[in-house]
Amino acid sequence: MTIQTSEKLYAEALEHIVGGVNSPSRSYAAVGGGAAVFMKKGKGAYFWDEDGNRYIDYLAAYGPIITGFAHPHITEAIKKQAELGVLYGTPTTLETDLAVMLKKAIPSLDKVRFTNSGTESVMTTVRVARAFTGRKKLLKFAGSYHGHFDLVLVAAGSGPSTLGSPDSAGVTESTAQEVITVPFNNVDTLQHAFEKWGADIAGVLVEPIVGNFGMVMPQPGFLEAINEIAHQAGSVVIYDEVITNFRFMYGGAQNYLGVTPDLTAMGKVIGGGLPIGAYGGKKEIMDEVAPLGPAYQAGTMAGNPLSMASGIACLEVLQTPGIYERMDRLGKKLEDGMHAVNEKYHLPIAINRIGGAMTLYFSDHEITNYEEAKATDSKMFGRFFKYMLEKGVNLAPSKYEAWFLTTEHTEKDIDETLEAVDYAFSQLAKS
Ligand SMILES: Cc1ncc(COP(=O)(O)O)c(C=O)c1O
Ligand SMILES: N[C@H](C=O)CCC(=O)O
Repeated sequence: MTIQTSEKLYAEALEHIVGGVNSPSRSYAAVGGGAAVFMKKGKGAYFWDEDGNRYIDYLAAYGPIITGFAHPHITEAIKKQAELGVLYGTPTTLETDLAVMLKKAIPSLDKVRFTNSGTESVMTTVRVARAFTGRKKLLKFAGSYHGHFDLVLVAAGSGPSTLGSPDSAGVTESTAQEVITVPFNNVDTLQHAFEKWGADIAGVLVEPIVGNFGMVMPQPGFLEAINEIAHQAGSVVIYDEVITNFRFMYGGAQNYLGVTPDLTAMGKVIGGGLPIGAYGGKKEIMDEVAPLGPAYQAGTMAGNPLSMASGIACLEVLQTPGIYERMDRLGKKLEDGMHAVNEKYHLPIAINRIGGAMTLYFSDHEITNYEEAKATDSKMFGRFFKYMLEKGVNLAPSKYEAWFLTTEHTEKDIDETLEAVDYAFSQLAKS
């Protein structure tokens, strides 16, 4: 496989775009460097690069593309809406329709608001929690990623950790002091933090199933303990479901796990691949938001008709019976297949999988928190990534990101992926 055109295009992009990419996670800095592959078109579970190479894709654009590329139902909805105008700056029925769909699927949402990104959604939930409680501090978990606003770029996973800057430059000391960071899956530390700062904590922000130091499940009772401890102290519990909404079932991780937050931030899948974010929750808290209340949040593009139409179409596809069971079955085939391949090579691997989302870590330990994820073998992952790419399988260029199956992956794709894994593992086992 040659990627000469990508190399040329990447060199050109470097001249004009910072780092050649519009989101740092897309660079190959953490996987040995080199030109990021330029994609030209996608269909179903595949995309093709500018040199004409075909890849089986598990990046799914970092999560939104759960129905595969250019899904006919979503494409049709986008085309139809584009012909009617892409932005009006007035309410539309599409916004109410999508809000109703979200509310029906996720019962903790009394009211919702649309934004343009997951970042905006999470940022606003924190503001609203502060407005509701009259408190300042936010408690979050080490290695989780909640977007790129200042308050959460402290001990941030995903891209910031991948590129070695979990505490971003440019975040002021006073902002960083408003954040308390504790390890995921550790009730004692959470309890201690509340004993010390409980009266100042406006909210606890948590990915109910982590997706940003790989996929990590909460241990039994952990989310329940968060609710109990936070509510006892009068703090708001905020779930960041930007990755997890509609990922494992038609609903959120909160439905999947049977736990209920006060506020939820959403994004990715609910826009069917177009820019979107949303947040919602208990009526008495959401009524803090302008124009009803004093907490301001706005957006010229918020609730834009194209994203709404695309999101509605995506959720319609996800209502197809058996669709999540199929992703789970294929995910299991991939997980089991990797372990079976590794019986030949005995590499230190650990796989965390929930339904169609999984992470392969190079580690001989189970991964339950950020420190453990950080300690996994980055160099080995970097080499694995490149071998897989060489064999036509595209993953995120970071050991902290998830692999996402889509509704379009097939048994044959999994078999082909496992052949690539066999090749990659055989190379890794040589040195
Ligand atoms: C859990 C989580 N929250 C928030 C965000 C930010 O979303 P966006 O990139 O749409 O701003 C992301 C991903 O980027 C995420 O994974
Ligand atoms: N893991 C991040 C979000 O889920 C990756 C998105 C990005 O940084 O571009």
